Amino acid sequence: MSIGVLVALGVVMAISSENVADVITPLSATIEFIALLVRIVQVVWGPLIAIGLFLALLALWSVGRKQHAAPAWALPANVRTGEGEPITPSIVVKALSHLGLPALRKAIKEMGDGGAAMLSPIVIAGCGVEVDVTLPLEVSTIEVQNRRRKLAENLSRHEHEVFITIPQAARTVRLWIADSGALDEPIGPSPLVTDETLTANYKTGKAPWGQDLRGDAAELSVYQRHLLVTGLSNQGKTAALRSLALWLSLDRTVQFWIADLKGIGDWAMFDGIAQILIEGLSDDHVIQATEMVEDAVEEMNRRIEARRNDPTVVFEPLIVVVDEAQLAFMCPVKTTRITEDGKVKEGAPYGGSKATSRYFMAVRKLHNQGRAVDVLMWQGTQDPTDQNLPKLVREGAHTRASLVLGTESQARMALGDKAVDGGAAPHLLRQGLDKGTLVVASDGIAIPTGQASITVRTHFIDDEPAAEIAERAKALRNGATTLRVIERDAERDPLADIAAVIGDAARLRTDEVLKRLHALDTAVYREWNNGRLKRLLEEHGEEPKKSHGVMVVRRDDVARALANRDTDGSASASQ
Ligand SMILES: Nc1ncnc2c1ncn2[C@@H]1O[C@H](COP(=O)(O)OP(=O)(O)OP(=O)(O)O)[C@@H](O)[C@H]1O
Repeated sequence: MSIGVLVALGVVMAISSENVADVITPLSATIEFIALLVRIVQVVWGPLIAIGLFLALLALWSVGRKQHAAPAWALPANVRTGEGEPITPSIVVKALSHLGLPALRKAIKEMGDGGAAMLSPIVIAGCGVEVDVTLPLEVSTIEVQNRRRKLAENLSRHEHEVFITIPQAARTVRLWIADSGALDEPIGPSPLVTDETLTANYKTGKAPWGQDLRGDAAELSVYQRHLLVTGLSNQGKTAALRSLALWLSLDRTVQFWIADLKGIGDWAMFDGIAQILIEGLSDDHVIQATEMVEDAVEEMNRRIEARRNDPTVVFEPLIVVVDEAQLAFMCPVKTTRITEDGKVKEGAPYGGSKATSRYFMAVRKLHNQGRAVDVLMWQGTQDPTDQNLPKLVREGAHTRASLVLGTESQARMALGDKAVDGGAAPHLLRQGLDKGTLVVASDGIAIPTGQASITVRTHFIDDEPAAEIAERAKALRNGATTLRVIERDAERDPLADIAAVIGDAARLRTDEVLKRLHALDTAVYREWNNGRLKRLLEEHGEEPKKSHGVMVVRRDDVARALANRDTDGSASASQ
């Protein structure tokens, strides 16, 4: 059409100028004009592209400057979601007002200073910051605590990086906010590993267990405190318990009786430190562990009696460790005895939580009275329930520590209601990622005023360094003979030995009998006590008697027992 129009225009021009050549004049002028445009574009194109790019970059820079953010793809992985922003008062107030608590939001809005008065100064605390928030009247601390995840998200943190505790001041929550990713960095090795000269003191010392979240050393006093460490499987329970025992083994006065009911060698390095080391998960091992705890009860009673006679007497601390104690509580085996007419009768169960349950009752007795005479129960147990960790037992421990757990109700079992109500939340730790991180409720560790618990990231001491520490302990102790329960008494005849130590005396006090037995063969009689002595005599139809208010063993009784045994030809079951 255009060409048609141009040619028609040319015809008109040709007629008017009477020159035929003018027919194509408009057409050729148009072609020349287009050629000129193409030439102009050809010349300008290069510089135009360069300037365009520059302008585009300038525009992006201006957008970034205004929004304080780069496009997500341009950020390093750990800050891509806006994580890791420094915590400022305005960020905290904004996070609080967007918690989904209308009352809080309204109160903040009405505050003259935009909510800043609610906050204490933000202080650096280890690998994070800490700030106290005084809540307005309308809001309770528990409401804020229940919104931990939302608060963490509002602060651009993961849930596990924000801790909400309740300090002493009324209506106040204390926020500890980790530097982004800082909690995933490992903490350094234990001083037990790095300082070969380190020793321990049961009474005045503190075990270097790990670090609190502020990065300060977390040290635990174990003096006269029963201990319970619990958590899900494979999260570092044995390691946490063992590192305390390793430290304490560097106090040569401390005795250890250890039952490791997993039995894969986690406690093997205590061979030569512990007087008793039971390793294995069969019912037989549980039975031995139960008897060990019962013996500890006898030892405790002996000490209480001795203390009664002489209030100034001091005892060597005895730490009774049962790792994987849930196996003892869950053991279905019952004591059996053979009646006179040869029938097998079932007696008290080893496991369970009834008044007849042997392990349970023995632990309770230690919990009730062991502290003052330094017979202490340390238990490690897994995945607590009411069945595998009865209420009375968990509440008998003075120091309660928990690794990650599945639910809040388990957290309450592990640490008690008071600690959980005060913000202890082992159920919010991350399984696998927070191995070795314990929430601890104890008066043996420095806990910030007003808080009921503290989170401790423990130093991990692997098997090899643990063995080295144990070697140091052995050197300090000049080697102790460890009795594996199975081998106990293998070579001796205790009844004959008792007769021998009584000698010509008509009667001898039981503690004197024990002392002489001990002198006779320390390795065998080291952990004999009144209970053990009594059981032996009872097996032969005799018993210690009371004479002038003290328990004695009578020469005639032992002689009769020996005579009966020899005429029956029935060796004692305990031999
Ligand atoms: N403090 C720690 N820091 C880092 N990793 C740890 C720590 N403690 C333990 N671990 C890791 O967790 C693993 C399991 O530890 P441990 O055997 O103590 O767990 P557990 O809870 O006793 O397991 P179980 O289920 O057998 O009772 C260790 O091999 C180690 O790799």
